Amino acid sequence: MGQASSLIRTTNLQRTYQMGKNTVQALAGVDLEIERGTFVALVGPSGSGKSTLLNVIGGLDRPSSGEVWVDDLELGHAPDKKLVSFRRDRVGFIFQSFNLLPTNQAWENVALPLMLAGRGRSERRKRAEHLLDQVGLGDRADHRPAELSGGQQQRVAIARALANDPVLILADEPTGNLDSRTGRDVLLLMQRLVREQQVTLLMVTHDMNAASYADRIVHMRDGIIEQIEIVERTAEAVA
Ligand SMILES: Nc1ncnc2c1ncn2[C@@H]1O[C@H](COP(=O)(O)OP(=O)(O)OP(=O)(O)O)[C@@H](O)[C@H]1O
Repeated sequence: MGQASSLIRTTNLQRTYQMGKNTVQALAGVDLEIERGTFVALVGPSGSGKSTLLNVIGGLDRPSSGEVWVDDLELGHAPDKKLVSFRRDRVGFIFQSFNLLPTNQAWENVALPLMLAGRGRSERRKRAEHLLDQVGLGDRADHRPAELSGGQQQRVAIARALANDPVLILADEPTGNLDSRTGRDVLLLMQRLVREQQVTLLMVTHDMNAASYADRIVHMRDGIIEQIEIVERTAEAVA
């Protein structure tokens, strides 16, 4: 595949942390290429560098050396202002603990990125309702997070992550706080959104069953990529 089709490209990506006299090498030379419109799971033992890689790709942390390209932007050397607008305009984030604002209604939570982008209230409400519809919560727009189940809250968070029409969604253990059935529904929803909207989704997980919903499973160990598994799916499983 040529460069145009890959959304993410890292070359010899390194991230070291200085802990007193010790240097921790969280990323020890990661070469990764991810095509647009793919669902990628990042797995590996605790401390293998998964969150660090997610943070660097999301523009939340900078590499110590090497390059990280997302779309047409090299994040390692981009000015801070560019990183801020990159995160706001091009990336959606999904967290293990949902991170919804408790006093805001579902639609207001979904519309938050639109508010930060300066959109008017009626446009925000309309788009938020459309997104809630897409995640199966069209009838819950006025509910507050405490009035929703865990799975519903995570679906609100997914709708929020989609609000600015991002090229990339980063999810850190998105099913970690859900029971297995609810987690499965959330994974199927993410799978469908990737397929329908050609968004690229990068998900960190400890759970190999959750990882099996992805198109690619990237295995990390000691700060490097050990293996990339291509998940074969039968036609029925996709339908
Ligand atoms: N801010 C930091 N300061 C110092 N060391 C750090 C920092 N962040 C991460 N590390 C170290 O970098 C290594 C990789 O951490 P990282 O959080 O990326 O691993 P992980 O694979 O996401 O682990 P887990 O599955 O437990 O969340 C670990 O050894 C960790 O202790």
